[in-house]
Amino acid sequence: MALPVEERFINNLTGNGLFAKKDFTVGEVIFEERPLVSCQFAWNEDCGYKSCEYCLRPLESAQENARRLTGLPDLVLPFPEYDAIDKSLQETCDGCGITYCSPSCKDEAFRRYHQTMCHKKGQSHPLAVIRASWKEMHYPPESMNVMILAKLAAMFRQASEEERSALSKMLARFQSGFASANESFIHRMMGQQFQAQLETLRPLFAAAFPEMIFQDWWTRQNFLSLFTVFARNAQGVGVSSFGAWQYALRNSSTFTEDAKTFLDVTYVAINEKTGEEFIDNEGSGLYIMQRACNHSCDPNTEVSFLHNDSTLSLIARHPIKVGEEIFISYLDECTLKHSRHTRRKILRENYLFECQCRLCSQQADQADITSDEDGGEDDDWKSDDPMEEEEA
Ligand SMILES: C[S@@+](CC[C@H](N)C(=O)[O-])C[C@H]1O[C@@H](n2cnc3c(N)ncnc32)[C@H](O)[C@@H]1O
Repeated sequence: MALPVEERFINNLTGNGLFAKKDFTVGEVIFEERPLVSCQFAWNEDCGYKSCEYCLRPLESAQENARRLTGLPDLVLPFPEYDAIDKSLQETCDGCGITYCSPSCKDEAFRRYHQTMCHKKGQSHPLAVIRASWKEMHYPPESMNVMILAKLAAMFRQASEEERSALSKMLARFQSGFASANESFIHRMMGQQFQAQLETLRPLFAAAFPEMIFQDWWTRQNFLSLFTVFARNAQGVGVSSFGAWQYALRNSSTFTEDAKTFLDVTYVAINEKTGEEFIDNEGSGLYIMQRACNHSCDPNTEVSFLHNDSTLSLIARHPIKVGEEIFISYLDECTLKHSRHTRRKILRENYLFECQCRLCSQQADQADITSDEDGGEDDDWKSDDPMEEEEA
């Protein structure tokens, strides 16, 4: 089936972008795609958020999820028919006990990477060492899990010659436009602490994947480049069995005043017990089509996980005309409401670029340099962007 979008070169500053090949109405699904690779965040997993190791679908029933989040062990969710989690399909790996939401996820994971990654918790294994080391250096809120790189390497090890060449080509697409960026620029963007962390992880990866096929992966420059792939392209994934249950309920004819009151009370209990952080099962993934979408602080689309797994759905949030560029936001809804200065600072620090979007251009004369959301702190990073110099 022909794709309703196409990737095109824009300019040397922004690189490529994704463009609509037809009109889209608000709420329309523009495309859906599975990730090349995805992984649950390490702290999220260790805090008891159970996800299918392959597709990230939650493994808890909506009721179990709500009981854990509220801390109410006897909570009974009404309308169990809206709970989409089918526990009868779940299977565990005989080797390590990791759980999958279905036999097909288990088989696919084993075929693609799990043969390499399978080890029992607590067992001394090179990948367990990497994970533990990562957890020590990367606390919530998490934006990545280094095990996604381990998964990628495991996929590369288990792939046939032909699959390996296809994988290398796909990786090159994630690296395009950045391969030529000079190392000092990347280091400056990533900060001192991150460089030290990379140098801790690099020999651990080299020990875990010592074969000749990886000889180029673990050089200082290439390891940095691999990390840059994740920094630039990783898409956050958030799924929840309670969230999917309440969404189905809200959109049903049974969503009465009583059901609304029940949800309100349950959310108050969740906020009291769990707080705002970590309500969802969280992770990140690399997506080949989504990776071509540039950021806008006023995006015309949004990423959603309608299937409650790592399948990404891109949804129009404004009407889009054929030929228009498709933008997503790399920032969450809350951060989008912040000042231009704050948004750009976050994009610079986390995604390594100076935002050139239309909203930032329109707000170029905004005077808010250190707004409240910045905590009143000015970073010592010096911008190369003339628009930013005007602000200072
Ligand atoms: C996920 S990639 C998007 C596709 C990319 N333009 C390409 O050619 O591969 C993210 C990178 O695109 C560029 N980019 C995305 N949004 C941008 C924006 N609003 N302003 C400037 N550059 C942007 C930055 O280089 C960023 O690191």
